Amino acid sequence: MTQVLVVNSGSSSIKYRLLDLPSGHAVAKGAVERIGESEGLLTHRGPAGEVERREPVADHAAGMRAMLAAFAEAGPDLAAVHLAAVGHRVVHGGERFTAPTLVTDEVCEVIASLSDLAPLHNPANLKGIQVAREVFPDVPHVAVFDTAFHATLPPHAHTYAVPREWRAEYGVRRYGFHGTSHAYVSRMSARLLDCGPADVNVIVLHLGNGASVSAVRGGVCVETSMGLTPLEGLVMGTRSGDVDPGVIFHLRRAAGLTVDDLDDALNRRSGLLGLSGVNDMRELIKLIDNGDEDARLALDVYCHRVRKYVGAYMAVLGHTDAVVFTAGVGENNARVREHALTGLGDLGVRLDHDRNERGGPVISAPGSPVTVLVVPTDEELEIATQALALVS
Ligand SMILES: Nc1ncnc2c1ncn2[C@@H]1O[C@H](COP(=O)(O)OP(=O)(O)O)[C@@H](O)[C@H]1O
Ligand SMILES: CC(=O)OP(=O)(O)O
Ligand SMILES: [Mg+2]
Repeated sequence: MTQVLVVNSGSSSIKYRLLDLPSGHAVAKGAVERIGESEGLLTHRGPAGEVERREPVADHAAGMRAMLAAFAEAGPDLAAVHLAAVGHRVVHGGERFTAPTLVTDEVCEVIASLSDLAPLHNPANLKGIQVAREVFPDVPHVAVFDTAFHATLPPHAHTYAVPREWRAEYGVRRYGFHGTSHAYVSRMSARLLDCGPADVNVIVLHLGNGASVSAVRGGVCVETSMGLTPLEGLVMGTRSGDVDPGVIFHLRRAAGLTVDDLDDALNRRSGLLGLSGVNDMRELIKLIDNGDEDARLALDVYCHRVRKYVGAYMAVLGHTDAVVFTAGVGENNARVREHALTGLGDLGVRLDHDRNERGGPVISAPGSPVTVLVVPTDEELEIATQALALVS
């Protein structure tokens, strides 16, 4: 029996899972959320039961200790488990990392050097790695990068039309993120279509807290909506997605905002939150149902952006077999799916209302030239699989 621990250390949470491979069975799983807030929340499910604890979790190191305490309480005893690897989600791998990588001190230094490009993510990822390496010094640690699946973007898709020295000296190019999810979901979609990955072209809509879309031709990613950082593209929970960079110059000059103010505003106070006051899609829907006009506009902007990208990526692919929804919003919110794909009938994308309400996997109408799917993502399983493949 081979077991892999996966740590997905995010900006304010640590999600983790202990997996049996190749079955994919979760022996234990849990999350430490609201790290750094006045009350943190730990939930854990193991063979000896469930743990739920509400107490402050000061930082990610404390979060990792809370995770270990939960294993001690509800099992399994990690000291008695033979871990084949610990797999870590790392968001930005830059140009250096395009495949799963064995973690060393030098690898950690490069991940740290990329923090400016993923300030919400890389520092947290690194903290998870540091603590886990201390606790499991004899187990191989593997970093699995969000950017890796997008390393195949052709130059015309990853190049920004900006001065040569920015590109040559500062690594200014498009990278793309959520690659682990796009890789897993595109592969699962091919399976649902009864094809091999090489035989289908799919558009994957990862709509979670962060959100991105990718165009995958024959298993190879050829376009994606996030860029140098996870800020470009779709409207997200707290991130603006695409805006004219002129907005930044205007606010710099007219309102005197600093670069840090602008970074904070576009990453943490924009998106659904900036439009409606809430960043969680469930809360947004409640506001809309209570007649809140700002919330309705927020949903319209969100869905309009998704629709624009679907149309654009159909043009990029030339032929599209499936449009696939995944992640928290994509998997659970029928209203967003329907709203986003409305009006695409002439492009061959025809949703079936009842199938969509039931949740899939197939939610397009019979005979729709493009199949529409709902496919749950599983970043932890994909990270575990890739980590194990590297070490064995
Ligand atoms: N049942 C649901 N109905 C509607 N939205 C949901 C549901 N479950 C989760 N979501 C939405 O999914 C989003 C979080 O997605 P998730 O993929 O978990 O994000 P992340 O991994 O980035 O934290 C939130 O906006 C949340 O409201
Ligand atoms: C890269 C990214 O946006 O990740 P998340 O959705 O977890 O914030
Ligand atoms: Mg996510």
